Amino acid sequence: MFSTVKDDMSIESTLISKERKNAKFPVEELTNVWDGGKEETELRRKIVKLFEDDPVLKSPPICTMTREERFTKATRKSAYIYRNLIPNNGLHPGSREFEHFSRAMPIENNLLVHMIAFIPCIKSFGSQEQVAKWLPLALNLNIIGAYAQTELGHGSFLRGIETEATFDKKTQEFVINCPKVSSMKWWPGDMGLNANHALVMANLIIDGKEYGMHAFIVQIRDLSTHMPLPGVTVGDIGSKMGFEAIDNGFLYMKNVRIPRENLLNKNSEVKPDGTYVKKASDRLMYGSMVNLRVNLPKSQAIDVLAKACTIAIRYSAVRRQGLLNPGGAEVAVLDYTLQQHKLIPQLATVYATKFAGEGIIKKHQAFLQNMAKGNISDLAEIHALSASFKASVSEQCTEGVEVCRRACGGHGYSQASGLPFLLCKITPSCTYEGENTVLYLQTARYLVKCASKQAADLPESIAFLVQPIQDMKGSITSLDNLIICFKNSAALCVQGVSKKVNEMSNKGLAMHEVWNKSSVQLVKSAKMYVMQYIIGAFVSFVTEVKCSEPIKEILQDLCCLYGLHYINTHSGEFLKLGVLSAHHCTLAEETEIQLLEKLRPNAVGIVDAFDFTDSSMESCLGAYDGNVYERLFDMAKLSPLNKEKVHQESYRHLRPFLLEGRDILEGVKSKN
Ligand SMILES: CCCCCCC/C=C/C(=O)SCCNC(=O)CCNC(=O)[C@H](O)C(C)(C)COP(=O)(O)OP(=O)(O)OC[C@H]1O[C@@H](n2cnc3c(N)ncnc32)[C@H](O)[C@@H]1OP(=O)(O)O
Ligand SMILES: Cc1cc2nc3c(=O)[nH]c(=O)nc-3n(C[C@H](O)[C@H](O)[C@H](O)COP(=O)(O)OP(=O)(O)OC[C@H]3O[C@@H](n4cnc5c(N)ncnc54)[C@H](O)[C@@H]3O)c2cc1C
Repeated sequence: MFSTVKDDMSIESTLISKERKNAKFPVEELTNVWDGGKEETELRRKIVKLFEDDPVLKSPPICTMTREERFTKATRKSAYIYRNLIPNNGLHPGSREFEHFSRAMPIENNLLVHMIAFIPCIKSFGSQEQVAKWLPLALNLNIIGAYAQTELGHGSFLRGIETEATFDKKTQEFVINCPKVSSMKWWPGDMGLNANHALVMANLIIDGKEYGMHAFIVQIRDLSTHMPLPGVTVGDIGSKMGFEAIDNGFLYMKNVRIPRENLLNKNSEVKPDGTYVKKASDRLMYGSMVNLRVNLPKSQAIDVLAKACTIAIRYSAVRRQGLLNPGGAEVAVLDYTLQQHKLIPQLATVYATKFAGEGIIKKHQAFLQNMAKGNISDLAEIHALSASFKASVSEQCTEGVEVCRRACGGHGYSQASGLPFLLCKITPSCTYEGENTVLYLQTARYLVKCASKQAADLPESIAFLVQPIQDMKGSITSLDNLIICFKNSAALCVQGVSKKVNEMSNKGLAMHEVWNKSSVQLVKSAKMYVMQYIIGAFVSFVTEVKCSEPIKEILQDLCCLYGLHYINTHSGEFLKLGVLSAHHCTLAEETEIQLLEKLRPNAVGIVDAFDFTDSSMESCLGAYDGNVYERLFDMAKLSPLNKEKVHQESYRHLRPFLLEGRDILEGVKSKN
């Protein structure tokens, strides 16, 4: 319907090729560092190719589909992936190949909560027999489960959850009830339409006594008809800001009966006579959330920011707007220092959070190994670290994606840029798996407790909080000094707020009031604590990684930039704490600007090194060839609104006025 408009060789393609020629480092080697080795890169590419070449997984661009189409296609693809593609290619969970799974997945898929929450919960909360019964069924999609914890009335405050599981000794069943509208489960992914089971978090009640939140497997739909079972009201909660392919659901249960064996009973059990047996700490009930807070940031936030950076930096390298040199040619917007100041620190964030996150995953794995031997002494530390890490990463990456989107000017607002999709995907990561403020407060609670202890009684990673403040020797811009600066700031923040808490409580103020009045500083302490962890982990990585000099230099520059950018955007905090002087801050700002200039020629190479395929980004601005304008035009042509040359509705509603206009104009014409 539309004629083709094409340039023989677009200037934009030429510009991006030049950028690549100017890069001062081997891009492929940086990709290997990012992936964790050459073999990992090869393996990832193999898996990604397997998925991308599969005709069943092809679908039209998201921005041309309705919600219904997006849900339908995502379900069809996910069913195929989990039942055919994965088992047929030996990509079993736990295998090395499976690690690259999230990068290979189509841009929209579902059944993810089934895989990342329902299945892990069976493993962590189920006894051996329960795991043996439920796990194979879940892995084969014979049962599909949601993680049903949040209710209409309560998400953060889990002690406030209202759904009840009352033990009926006579029938040896639990009776599940949502006593009020506010008790209805609300939000769980995959639950509205696809799931036939749910892992329901409910208050256990035996003989009128409440035992708190426990995990129950509840069947919600019939396995042959997929109809909701008696007593179950289930459906999709409606359109959201993003995740439109996913059926986040509501679930109202009235006298739904499940067998006694459906209480997942690794940590606590109800005997046939109603005796309650506690086998492990109540806190392990929260273990599923720690698991997700440790493992989700990579795929749901860090990779998302990496994609946004790829789009915004490639586009900024080909988008020419205005003059730097009066009388010269128009420049790429990436040549403006201010554009570099928006985008290059986001690259630093991607690297910092990725490598810090790998450290947390290792710590968590060590914790799980100890837990298997009955030792959960590190639980409080891993909870505090993972809570603030999830909060900080989701916050930094969400802010970063919005910066990238706005840095693309008007085109960043177009769905065709791929950026609104990424923003809507990442923004709920600040809410799900624990709302960020609530998580920072959890970390602060732990830190304040630690502040009253001796260094010898604290975990090694926390002891600095109560040790003497360290002196910085030399320039603030050295990596060692950045660590000292952030550690000192975290220690002073925690000590400061602990003092405030103690003083207020010594004056007789009730603890809950003390806590509320100190909460602004408590959150600041948790943020500074996790920042010192991230910087420390990034510096360790950069120091230890084996790579060529040019790559090392880029990583060191990104690491320094990450610390300095944070200092420069929060300089008031560092000055207030007395950790930095005005002179330090001036130097930090100047050094940041120098680093931007130094990294600028490598910016396109650095995003190329993330190695996202064009189809994994669905972005007209971020495609490898830089051919942005032709792609934008081609995408516009696909808009469903352009199917007909004349849209019938616009014709119908506007025609009377147009006819009036025609008569007036023709009257004017004939008068003239
Ligand atoms: C394509 C799809 C991708 C996206 C998928 C998205 C999937 C999303 C899933 C979800 O969102 S699932 C729902 C997630 N919900 C939450 O995370 C709820 C957040 N709330 C909580 O974690 C807790 O209720 C709370 C905020 C910690 C409660 O605070 P409260 O002060 O009431 O604590 P208590 O319950 O009394 O706990 C006391 C004690 O326990 C310690 N603790 C709390 N959480 C944990 C934990 N996770 N692990 C270990 N320990 C924990 C807490 O620090 C207290 O310790 P003490 O200070 O008493 O020693
Ligand atoms: C896309 C998406 C997917 C989800 N998937 C699932 C799922 O699969 N399963 C599931 O069970 N849930 C799921 N959820 C729900 C999610 O876990 C909750 O929304 C989340 O835990 C936050 O709880 P809330 O909505 O009750 O927020 P609230 O706690 O009501 O937060 C509202 C405001 O109150 C503030 N606030 C709350 N408590 C405090 C406090 N103590 N001190 C200071 N401020 C406070 C918060 O900071 C926030 O500003 C999902 C949510 C989304 C958006």
